[in-house]
Parts: sequence; structure tokens; C-alpha cells
Amino acid sequence: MNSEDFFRYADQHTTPEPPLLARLNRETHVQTLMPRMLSGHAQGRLLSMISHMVRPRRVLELGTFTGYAALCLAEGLAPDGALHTVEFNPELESRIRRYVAEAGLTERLHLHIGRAADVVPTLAETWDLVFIDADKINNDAYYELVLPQVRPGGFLLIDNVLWGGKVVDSYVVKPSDKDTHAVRAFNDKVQADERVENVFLPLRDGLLLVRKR
Ligand SMILES: C[S@@+](CC[C@H](N)C(=O)[O-])C[C@H]1O[C@@H](n2cnc3c(N)ncnc32)[C@H](O)[C@@H]1O
Repeated sequence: MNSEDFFRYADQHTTPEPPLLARLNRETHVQTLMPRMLSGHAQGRLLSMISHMVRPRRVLELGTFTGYAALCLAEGLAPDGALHTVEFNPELESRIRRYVAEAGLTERLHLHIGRAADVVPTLAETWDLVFIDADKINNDAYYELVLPQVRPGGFLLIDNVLWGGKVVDSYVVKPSDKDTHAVRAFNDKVQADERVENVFLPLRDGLLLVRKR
């Protein structure tokens, strides 16, 4: 049995996507150049489940893409909760806003078009839950930027920490492969970071679940 069989079985035993998300998933695959950036069915349901467990008042996402994960993370918001998401590609804006409106979240889901490093310092919030999923080479910069804004006991999720499997020791990384070096260094840093507790989930392309002490 290969890993495709395992992933298919896992999908078959995970609550299906809500219809709006299934439509956004399909539209993203038909109309965008890199649809595999979208979190997708199983990871999306995990983000929703974590959001329901945390019941966050304030959620931050870095890297919106078409808005799929933002909609999943918004599912568990507290009644007075709000989600801020940052995307630097303005071509994605109209689709994101259309789906946010269809989900009835226009008042609670705030899209910021700009670079994460520029937008985050302008948001005077204390975060209960943060999803870092933008340009991976800057994972560490975003982690250090947002960690002081996360409440003690709050959570961070960092996506693509397996980086297609290139993080494992047996993979020989070329010196020029800056992204892989950055993802490896970031994962090692979090593992040694006394400020947090962490669990590495080998779901999809790897999700690092971090709790600030
Ligand atoms: C992996 S995708 C996000 C997927 C989305 N979180 C989801 O799960 O459906 C990464 C996104 O980050 C955006 N991005 C890249 N660099 C960025 C930056 N410096 N600031 C904000 N967004 C950035 C890209 O344009 C892309 O849409």
C-alpha cells in the first residue's frame, strides 16, 4: 500500500468539506496557477477543528491565497471574534472578498492586501490563534514578529514544515536551495525554543502546532 492510499483513506474518514469550501477548492484548481497551495479537505477540517477547540476571539493568518484556510479558521470564532488575514497578491482580492461575503463573514473577516511584515505591526491585537502560511523563507521573521502578540497559552500553526520531505536528514540539500535550509532551520529553532511547546503533525505537507507558554 502506498501513501496515496493512506491519504485517500484519511480523506474518506474525515467530515466532508462544506459546499462553499468544496466550490472554492474546485474554482481554485480550475482558475489559479498553483492550486496545491490551498490547504484542502483534511487540513481544512483540522484547522476548523482546532478553531472550534480554541474558540478564538482573534485569529491572524499570513498568506490568504484564495481564502480557503481563512474560512476554515473562522468556523470556530467566538461570538465576538474576528479573523485578520494578509495577502500580498492583489489579483486574489476580488475572489477572496466574494467568498467571504458568501460565507456571511464580511464584518468579521478582515482582508489586508500587503506584505505580512508591513501589515502585522499595524494590527494592535492579541492573538489567540495564528496561521503562518506565506513565503516560507520568512517563517522565522513572522514567528518572531507575532509571538509577542500571542497571548500566553495561545496557539500558532505553521504550514509546509515537511517541505515536500526535503527537511529529513537523508535528503541532500543543495547549498543554493535557500527555502529548504530556511524551513529546516526554523523547525530546529522551534524545537529548541523554551518559550513554546510544539507538536509536528505530518499531515499533508506538515503542520507545526505550537503553544506559547
Ligand atoms: C500557501 S499560500 C496560502 C494558502 C492558504 N493559507 C490556504 O491554506 O488556503 C501562500 C500565500 O502567501 C502569499 N504571500 C507570499 N508572500 C507574502 C508576503 N510577504 N505577505 C503576504 N502574503 C504573502 C502568496 O501570494 C500566497 O497566496
